Order: sequence, then C-alpha cells, then structure tokens
Amino acid sequence: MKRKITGGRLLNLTDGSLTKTEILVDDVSGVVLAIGDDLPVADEVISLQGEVLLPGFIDLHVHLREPGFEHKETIQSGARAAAAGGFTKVACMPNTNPPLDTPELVRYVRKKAIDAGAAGVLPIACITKNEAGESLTDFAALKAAGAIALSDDGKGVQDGGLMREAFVQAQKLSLPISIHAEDESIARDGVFNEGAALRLGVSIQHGESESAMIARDILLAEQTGAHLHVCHVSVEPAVALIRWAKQRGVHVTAEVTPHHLLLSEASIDRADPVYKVNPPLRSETDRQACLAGFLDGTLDVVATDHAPHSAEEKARPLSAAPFGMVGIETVFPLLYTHLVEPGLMSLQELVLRMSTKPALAFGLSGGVIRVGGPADITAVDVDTTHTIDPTKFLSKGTNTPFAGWQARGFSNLTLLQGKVIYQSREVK
Ligand SMILES: NC(=O)N[C@@H](CC(=O)O)C(=O)O
Ligand SMILES: [Zn+2]
Repeated sequence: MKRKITGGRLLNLTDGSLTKTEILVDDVSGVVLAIGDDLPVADEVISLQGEVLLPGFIDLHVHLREPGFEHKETIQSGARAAAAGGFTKVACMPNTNPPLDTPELVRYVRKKAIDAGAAGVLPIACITKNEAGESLTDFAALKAAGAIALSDDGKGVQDGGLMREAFVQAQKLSLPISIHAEDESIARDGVFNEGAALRLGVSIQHGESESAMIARDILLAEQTGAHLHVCHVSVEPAVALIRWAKQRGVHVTAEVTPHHLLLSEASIDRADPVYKVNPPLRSETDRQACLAGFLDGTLDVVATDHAPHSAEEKARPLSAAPFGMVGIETVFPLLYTHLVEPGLMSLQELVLRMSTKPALAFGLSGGVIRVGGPADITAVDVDTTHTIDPTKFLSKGTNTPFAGWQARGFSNLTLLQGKVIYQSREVK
C-alpha cells in the first residue's frame, strides 16, 4: 500500500530549516518513494496539521523484560510504547529471565518483536553466560542469530581478564560491546549518590565505581581495537575519560540518558524509589559535565535506559525496590522542551543524536529521511503542551520522576517501513 503524508513540515538535518511538503511511502518495499508537492494519489492519505517530520528515533538501550518479567513489560507493550515515543527501532538489553545468552533466545525475541507489529526490536545478547561474569557466550552464534551488540547490562563484568578476551572476540566479529560500568567492590550496593544519600540517610553508590570501570575498558578497547559503547554515562570523570579516549583514536561511543541530563541528586526530595536508578542521579557538577559532553559530542547519543518495573515493586522500601525508570514515551518531548526551546541545542542536533548517530554508531539502517531510504518516520507536534501522565503510557511501567512535567514535542504519528505503528487521536 502507498501512503501519502500531507500537511507536515520536513526538518532539513543540515541547515535546520522546516519545509512544508508531502511524503509518499510504500509499505511493501518499505521505502520513501517521493518527497515534494502535489505527489500522485495514494491508497491512503494521512493529513497532518503542521507536525514536524523526523527520521524515527533509535534507542540503543531499553529493557523489554521478555522472557521472564512480563509483569514489568512485554515486547509488545514496550514496542508499542516505543512507537508512541516516536521510535522506530530499539535495542533491548539481555537482563531477562533467562538472560539472552543463546541463539534460541535471541531468535525468540526477534520473533516476538515481529509479531508485536510496532517499533523494530534489535536484541543485544549477553557477554557472559547467564550474565554471571564467569565465562563468555558464543559471540559468533549470537551474531548469526541476530544480536547487534553484546552487554551484561544491569551488571558490570568484574573480571578484567575475561573482559579483555570479550573485546578480542567481539573485535573479530565487529560487534560493539555496550558496558554497564560498575565496579561492585566500589559500588557496594549503594543506592543514591553521596549528597542525596547523606541527606536522606541511605547507602552511597560512589561515582568512581563507574569511572574506574570505564577507564579499564577504554584501555582494553584501545589494545584490542574493539568498539566500546559506554552505557548511561553519569559522572564528570567518565565524560573526561571518554573525551580522552576519543582524542587517542579509541573506537568508543557513549550514551547519556534524559534523566542524567535533566535531573541531579538535588531533585531527590524524599527517599522514594521513583528516584532509584542505576547509575544514580549524580551531583549538579556531574549533570553539567554530562550536558557539556553531550553538547560537544563526547557523549554521542541519547539512550533512555527505559527500565519498567511494576507499581508493586516500586512501592517497596527504598533498599528493596529495583533500580530503573521508564523513558521511552517522554524522552523527545522532555529534551525538546528543556534543551531545544531554551536554546541549548538546535532541533536538528537533537534529532541527529536520537536518530542519525545511533544508526551510525551501531551500523543500523534509518536515521535520515530520503527518497529510496527506509520509510521510518515520526511526526511530532511542537506546538501543543501536554502534561506527562504515566497512567496514559502504553508501557506497563509508570515509574517516571517526570510525572506532572509539561512538555511539547509528542509524536502524533510513527511509521516503520511505511506502515503506521502509532497514530494519536489528533491524526485522521
Ligand atoms: N538502569 C537501571 O536502573 N535498571 C536497569 C538495568 C541497567 O540498565 O543497569 C534495569 O534492568 O532495570
Ligand atoms: Zn545499565
């Protein structure tokens, strides 16, 4: 079927200009057939009212919880939530039950994702068997089954020798390794960053647990020539280390989450599990360093680390509640409203960091809208203000510290390969 999208404004990623234009897409070939005025008739016309047309967002770090934790999220609920957030592709982490450490499990996730018919889901497989940190998985078999990267996210690989071997093998297969950098001998199960922890009388998770492991893995990636991707950077020394590594020519990319860009430990007004996330919300100095690193490109991409948990789990006492926040349905409006509108970054730069650069970093298709390219598109409304209401999320998780915040830039329409995977009530 051919679909014509009319009434939208296409963002030019080079100069930031917005041009009112039509786009013709085909859901059989999955590509953009034409961009321009007065395009030929189509099987279906979708009329927009000035929404901005952007390449679908790509998230390199989400948790879809299947198999094993379907009460938190399913691949279907997570992929639908992603589409509502403007995402056409998400890379899901392997800390499921069982963890994604075999080709069969990787294929299971891919099949479930296709059945969901929403955002594309790209599995990241475990570095170590059962995420136990003791022996490596079969990287070649996992890649052949469709894994796009390797990670033990949720945990750091504590054994540096094992991690060195992982980089050696990943390099041969050109597979990125996404690290959850946390030295457990330093982190010691701490919950909040030092300032909030001391103020509220809870255990401290020291920032060096993150930066020390990043330093180790930069050195290992340099020696082995592997692609190191650093997850959820949150502390100033980590930003400095990644900047240094890039200057040395190490193949390193890094992500920053919306919560580490917009919140600090000063935002934690009470010992509430809604603020419990790993890595923790850090100091204002750390937040500023992450923002500066994001603006100067040291931190390449935004990733949400969408980490849904049930209301019951998040209602537990702080020490017993799980780490994690949802983010997939709110990230673009939050960053549009709090970074683009105040003039900290341009719209096209934000889109580059949410669509184009994630695609480039992991060698994925998408990230730009062009004739002949994939028809992976989202249309965002930058004029209407909405209040973030977790009860309206398509995700099963409502654990967000941004409830009640106002934002603009919510998606009204998302297409994957020319098929509509999300449409709001505003679009006819
Ligand atoms: N970020 C979190 O606080 N939690 C994540 C794990 C992770 O990304 O480290 C989760 O799986 O819930
Ligand atoms: Zn993590």
